[in-house]
Amino acid sequence: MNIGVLALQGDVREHLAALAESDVLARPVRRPEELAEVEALVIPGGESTAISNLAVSFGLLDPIRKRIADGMSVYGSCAGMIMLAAKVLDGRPDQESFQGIDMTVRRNAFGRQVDSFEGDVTIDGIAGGDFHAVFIRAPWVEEVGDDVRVLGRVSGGRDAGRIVAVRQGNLLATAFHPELTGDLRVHRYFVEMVRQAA
Ligand SMILES: NC(=O)CC[C@H](N)C(=O)O
Repeated sequence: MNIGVLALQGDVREHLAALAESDVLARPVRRPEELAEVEALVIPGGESTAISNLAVSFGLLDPIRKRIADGMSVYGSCAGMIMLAAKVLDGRPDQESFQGIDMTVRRNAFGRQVDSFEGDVTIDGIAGGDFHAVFIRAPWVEEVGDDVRVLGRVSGGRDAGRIVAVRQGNLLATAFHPELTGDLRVHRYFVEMVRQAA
C-alpha cells in the first residue's frame, strides 16, 4: 500500500510519521507525477488558503480533483477537511478546494488561534472510547448532503454537538489533528478504508 501526503504546506511530517507507525509506506506528494504513483492521499492540517494557492501553482488542483472523482481514497485533517469541502464559508474569495465531500464547512469556526482547544469526540466506527482531539483554529461542518455520514461530534462544552468528523464513500475528514496526539486510530481507520477500496 502506497499512501501520499500532500506536501505543499502544513504538518506533513506528522502525518508521514503516523502513517509509518500504522505500517504503510507513506511519501510526500508535491508534483503531479508523484500523485500518479500513490493510491491514496492525506491532506494535512495547516492553512487552507496557502494549500489552495500552492495546489494551483504546482498544477495539482485539477489532477487531485480528477483522482477524487475517480474514487481515490483521501483523508483530510483540519485545513485538509476544508480542502475536501464542496462549499467553504468564511474562506478567501479566490480560495479553491478539491471538492469531493458534499458538505459546507466554516473556516475558523471555533474562533481565533487563542480559542484553539482540546476536547473529546466519539467517533462512529472507531472502537476504544472517545478520541481526545486537538482543534487548532479548526473548521466545523455546518451542513451535510444525504450521502455524507457524520462520524463524530464535539461531545461537551460550548460547542457540543458540532460535527467534526465525516465520511463520504472513500473520503474521510476530521476538523481535528490526530497526527498530533499519538493516537493512531483515525490513521488506522483510513488505512483500512484504503485496503477495502483496493
Ligand atoms: N489547523 C488547521 O489546519 C487550521 C486551518 C486553518 N484555519 C484554515 O483555514 O485553513
